[in-house]
Amino acid sequence: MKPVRIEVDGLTKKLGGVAVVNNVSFQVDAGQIMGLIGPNGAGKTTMFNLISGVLRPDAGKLRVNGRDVTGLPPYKLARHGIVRSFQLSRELDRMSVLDNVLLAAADHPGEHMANALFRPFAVRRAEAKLTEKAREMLALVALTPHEAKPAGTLSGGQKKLLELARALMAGADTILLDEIAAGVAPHLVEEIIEIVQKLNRDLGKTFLIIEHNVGFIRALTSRVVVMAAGELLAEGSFDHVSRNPAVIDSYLGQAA
Ligand SMILES: Nc1ncnc2c1ncn2[C@@H]1O[C@H](COP(=O)(O)OP(=O)(O)OP(=O)(O)O)[C@@H](O)[C@H]1O
Repeated sequence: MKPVRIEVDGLTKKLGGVAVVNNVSFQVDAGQIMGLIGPNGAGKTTMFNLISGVLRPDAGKLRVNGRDVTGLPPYKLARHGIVRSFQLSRELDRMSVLDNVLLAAADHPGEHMANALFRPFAVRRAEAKLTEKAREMLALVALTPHEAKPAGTLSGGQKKLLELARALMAGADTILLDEIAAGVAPHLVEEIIEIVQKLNRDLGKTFLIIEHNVGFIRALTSRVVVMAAGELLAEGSFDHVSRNPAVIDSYLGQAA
């Protein structure tokens, strides 16, 4: 049995007086690629916000590698290896692809003024190491040829790959991907699938993926959790849950 990476235990979150996540429990095993699916408004994004520390739950526990991390903010959860990939902000569009990855480093020595003033050589050495690491991350997502370009000039799909490189640079063991295939050209969706599979297979990265693209979920995930109206509706392989009448009614029926 693989160790449990993330344990969602009875998480509940009320927004505007309504329980948009209501007593939901599931586990993500280490090394798994798991999908989180369901109709619009099911509570998937809210669940991601709870797991990544953007929101604090009203009830329930979140455990990572068996440790209670309920209520910790995102930067502390990142130290436990949980990183949510974020859309690149507009302000970073003019910075190079490489600098965008560098900025995601969990600990950037150049930011410590005392270090920069009194230990410039140590800082430079540390920065050279970080740059080397950032280049490794770019190679993992096949963006090496684009490292000097302003991030804003990348295609939609390439920006998603850059988000992935930034999550890796931040020290992610487990990456939460929110609709990474949305609006991406089909050939790049294929490439994203291959890269996620490679990161999982070769580096043991764990993934939790929200995605409306059924083909993407079917190709990538070994298990899915289905949410509807804030509750957990079903859990299992995609093929298994896609035969569940309640899932067909609330979700897959919509797409058909
Ligand atoms: N800040 C908020 N205040 C009040 N209600 C909110 C807030 N944020 C989200 N909601 C509501 O919570 C419910 C769940 O929203 P959420 O975004 O988590 O769903 P989702 O499954 O991610 O949907 P989608 O697939 O459309 O992104 C929705 O009904 C939404 O309107």
